[in-house]
Amino acid sequence: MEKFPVETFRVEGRFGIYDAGVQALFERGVKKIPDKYVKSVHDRPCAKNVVLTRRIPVIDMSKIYGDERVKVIQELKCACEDWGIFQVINHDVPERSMQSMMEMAHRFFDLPAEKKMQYYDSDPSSETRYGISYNADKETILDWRDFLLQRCHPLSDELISTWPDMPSSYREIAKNYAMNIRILTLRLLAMLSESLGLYREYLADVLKEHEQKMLINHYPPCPQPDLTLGVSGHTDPNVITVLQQDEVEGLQVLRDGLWIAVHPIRNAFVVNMGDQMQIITNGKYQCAEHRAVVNSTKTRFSIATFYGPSLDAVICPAPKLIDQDHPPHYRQVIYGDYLRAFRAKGPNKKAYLQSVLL
Ligand SMILES: O=C(O)CCC(=O)C(=O)O
Ligand SMILES: [Fe+2]
Repeated sequence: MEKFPVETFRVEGRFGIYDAGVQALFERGVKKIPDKYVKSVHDRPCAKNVVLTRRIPVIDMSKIYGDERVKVIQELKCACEDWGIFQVINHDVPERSMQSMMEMAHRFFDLPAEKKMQYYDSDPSSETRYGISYNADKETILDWRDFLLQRCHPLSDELISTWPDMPSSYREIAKNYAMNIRILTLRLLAMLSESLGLYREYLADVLKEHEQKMLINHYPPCPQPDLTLGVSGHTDPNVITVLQQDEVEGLQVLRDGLWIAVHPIRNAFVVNMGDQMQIITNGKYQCAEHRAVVNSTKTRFSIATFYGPSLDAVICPAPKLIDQDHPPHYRQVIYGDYLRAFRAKGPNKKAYLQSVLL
């Protein structure tokens, strides 16, 4: 028996019952994780299925301006066809902005539980929320993380007023970071369009008004990391995700039945293709299934930016990529409908893309 059963650590928050979450478990020094964090044997991070020696592709974005432009676009194309995930270096997002955002992430999660609780919300459709599980009301087995989610585009003062204001500089730094990531993402979308033989604004155009969300993932040390996961295997439902990870290992991508560890590169971003990219490219670019493992000694943070269509955008395979030899593999979807169904699926969400296959 744990000294403090988790069930006793439940408090009524602004948006419902706030459950202890993993940070409280870590701070209480639990030696055995509660059953609700224990994954089924099949889902556990079995070391023999993990590859530490391979590297995902690295794209040097500074080369896009010079003689090597064609070569870089070709490298990008290969990375998307073979992996669906790569790292970018020399991306022009100021190092200062990356560091300040990471510092804000640490300072927010260092706040006392009562302060963070002001933002607690278990509804997965809420735009700004602090949570302990993607869909706490539906999931029976939870991930070993807590998180802070916020929409960042379209940006307005009204939206910013819903973001945390603790620490006091949080909103200013988050706004600046979100704008920097948006610039990088728009450059990536243009390069990706070009790599597909589409006009450069194609991907930006099909996303209509665009939607950008930032998710700060916080993974405290876990006393039994072999029994659980920080984030279970999934694909992201959006178009592309731009992820800043700290120096602690944890992210893994599935390839040919094995989990390849994505080793952090200082100041790089990890970019992965999401479900909508697979639909738009008619399966030419595969979305990458990924997960995050935890460890017993170090806290890990990652800051994911999910970039995708506005909810009313209609997503379908690009007509230019369809011909007699390449019939459409996916039906047309309204992104808002896709997201609603994806969320409703709860723990089996990774299979959702299958349901729009023709
Ligand atoms: O923390 C990570 O490295 C991955 C997080 C992730 O996949 C997500 O938030 O969708
Ligand atoms: Fe993800």
